[in-house]
Amino acid sequence: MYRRLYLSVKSSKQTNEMFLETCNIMPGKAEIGGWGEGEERVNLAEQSLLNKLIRRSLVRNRNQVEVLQADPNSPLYSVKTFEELRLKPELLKGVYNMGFNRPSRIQENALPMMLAQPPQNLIAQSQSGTGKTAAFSLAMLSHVNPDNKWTQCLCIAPTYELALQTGQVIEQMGKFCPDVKLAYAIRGNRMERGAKLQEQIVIGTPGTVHDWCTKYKLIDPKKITMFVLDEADVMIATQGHRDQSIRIHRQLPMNCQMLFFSATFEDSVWRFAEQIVPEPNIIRLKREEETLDTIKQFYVNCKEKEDKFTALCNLYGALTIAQAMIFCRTRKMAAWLTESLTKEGHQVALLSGEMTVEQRAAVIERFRSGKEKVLVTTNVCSRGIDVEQVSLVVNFDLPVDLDGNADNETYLHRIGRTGRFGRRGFAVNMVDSQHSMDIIKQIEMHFDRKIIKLDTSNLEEMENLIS
Ligand SMILES: Nc1ncnc2c1ncn2[C@@H]1O[C@H](COP(=O)(O)OP(=O)(O)OP(=O)(O)O)[C@@H](O)[C@H]1O
Repeated sequence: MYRRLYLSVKSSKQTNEMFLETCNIMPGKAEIGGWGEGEERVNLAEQSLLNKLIRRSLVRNRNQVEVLQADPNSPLYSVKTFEELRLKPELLKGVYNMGFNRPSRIQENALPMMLAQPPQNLIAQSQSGTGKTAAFSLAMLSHVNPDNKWTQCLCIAPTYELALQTGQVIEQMGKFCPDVKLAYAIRGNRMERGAKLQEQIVIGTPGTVHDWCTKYKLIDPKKITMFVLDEADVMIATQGHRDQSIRIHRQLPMNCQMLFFSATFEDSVWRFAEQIVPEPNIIRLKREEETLDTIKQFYVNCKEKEDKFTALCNLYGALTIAQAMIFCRTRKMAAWLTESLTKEGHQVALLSGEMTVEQRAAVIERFRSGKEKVLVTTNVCSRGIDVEQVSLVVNFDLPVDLDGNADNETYLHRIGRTGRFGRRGFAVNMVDSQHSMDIIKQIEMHFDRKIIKLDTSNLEEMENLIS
């Protein structure tokens, strides 16, 4: 498939910062969880990109899809095969060529709706990795008329790099559709004023897409018949993007099909969706709940960081640990722990916020392939990583929210890294003050699960408790 200009994903730290600045995503905006000085912050756009870079397959989800139809009397279609969608053969070939055998759970309902005639509007929410991007890429490729040499589908994404990632999916899926062309409306892709684009699909960030429609007049917004807004939750967390998206949306014709996607659905996302999508069909797939059922939870009393380190070494002496993830609050602590463990002869990988997203993805890949047995990390990677072999999760520092209370959600996400796929896992929490003991109590109450005291200096007791 042809594209207008290829801009590779740059990986230097400098470029990353420049990119954040240009997109108005300042580190510290769009973040999850609570922190004090020197603590790591999660940036939603970075997190999303990281998830895309490390993901290998669909995220498992056995929940039922909830569908709310704009017209409850119209029949509700769902498909179990891609054949049922009656796609163009070259597009079907592209789908199979990507290794997709059957539609994912959300795709089963979303695809017939997106491909329906007359066009239907859609708001779809499901967690990252459930097949949304693949679904709307397919819808766009199916929608365009390759004989018409003007832009028919507009897709906006929150950042330069996320737009590139989605563009790559469109290109891969449309590999056997040589007449369908894609252009990237992203920073740095300079175009001549007034020269109308011939590409049927344009993907880009809101600012540049807006410029291409209004200032440069490369796209005639009145000729757009499908508008896709991806990662709405990340979009509204990025300064200015919400307003730019609405400005683009205002120029589109009334009968343009609107498709709106988000991984989460808090009130602000919902209000945004209402502004963009009239008469929507709504599809939601609830996240499959993580569970603490297969995980034994402990706490260890420690005074200083050195005690925590000793406790950790004792644990290693007593347990056969395939792989472990250790969570620290600050970069400094993570760096100290990494150094100390390395001196003890452990193979340790460090994941922290000063790394670019690409560097983080590379560290996670190495850990996944077993090159390192211990991953020390700050909050930046507490979500989204599935490593089957992780049998121990250590909270070197307990997760707290902005008010200093237990951050139960983060706790669950961290601990949920272990005990996966029916395997047994262990979680060990380091308690270094009355305050952290209170947090343990709050977590116990919240999940209604006992967290057992562990004396790591008593090998026999430890073996009995853990076995
Ligand atoms: N029907 C399918 N069968 C097999 N794999 C699929 C299918 N649909 C998508 N995938 C793969 O699953 C992974 C997640 O899909 P996709 O990126 O479309 O999900 P998403 O919900 O858009 O997540 P994100 O917003 O993080 O990108 C990708 O690796 C994609 O190639």
